[in-house]
Amino acid sequence: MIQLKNDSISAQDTIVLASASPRRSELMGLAGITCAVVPADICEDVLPGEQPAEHVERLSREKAQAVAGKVPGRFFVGSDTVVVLDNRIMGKPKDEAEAFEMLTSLSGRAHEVITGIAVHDVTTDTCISQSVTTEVLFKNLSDREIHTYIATGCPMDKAGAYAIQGGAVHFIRSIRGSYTNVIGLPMTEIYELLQSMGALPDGGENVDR
Ligand SMILES: Cc1cn([C@H]2C[C@H](O)[C@@H](COP(=O)(O)OP(=O)(O)OP(=O)(O)O)O2)c(=O)[nH]c1=O
Repeated sequence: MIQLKNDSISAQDTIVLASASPRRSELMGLAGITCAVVPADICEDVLPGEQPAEHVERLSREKAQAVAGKVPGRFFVGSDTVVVLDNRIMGKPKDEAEAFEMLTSLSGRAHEVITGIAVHDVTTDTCISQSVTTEVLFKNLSDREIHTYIATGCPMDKAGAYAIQGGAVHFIRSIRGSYTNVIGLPMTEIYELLQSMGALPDGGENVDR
């Protein structure tokens, strides 16, 4: 569980996070970004021939736009996370058997976690999106470890059937890239995107040290 700090940054105009993910709203709170939270209900199927980065960017835009204009607010944030192994896109497992199959295939191997982020500004009717990739290396997992983890119920609402911030923390040998990207929202990139669109105050000149 991520502890929220109470040092929120005031947004210039209201930000709405179009998400049902408790992790995403916790990360926004951790970064001090005040936002309303409204889930977006969209179809998350992969289109024929769609590449993983294209897929998560499209879904993040669709999530932002599904909520935009329906509730008060100016900047609507959407996001989508998938796990990619050998060009196979893994979303959330549909049942325990699929969770077992996903975790078995991730065992002992490196994979990518790709998150799409989009911000839709209803005032200017512009939507900017991007994707961020993190490489994750799993240790070898025994069948028993996988069954024990699945029995916790934790894998079922997570892409690739695991949570780096939860019971799978000891499965991870190394990561390269953004940690918050794996949990569902790359915070450096979302913060910069919101700043570039005028949704958050500019931080001033960056200093090379
Ligand atoms: C790989 C990984 C994924 N996840 C989560 C992030 C996302 O919540 C989820 C992927 O599903 P998503 O469809 O991206 O998100 P969601 O359905 O939970 O929420 P919403 O669409 O309403 O925003 O997997 C973790 O929490 N930890 C991890 O280590």
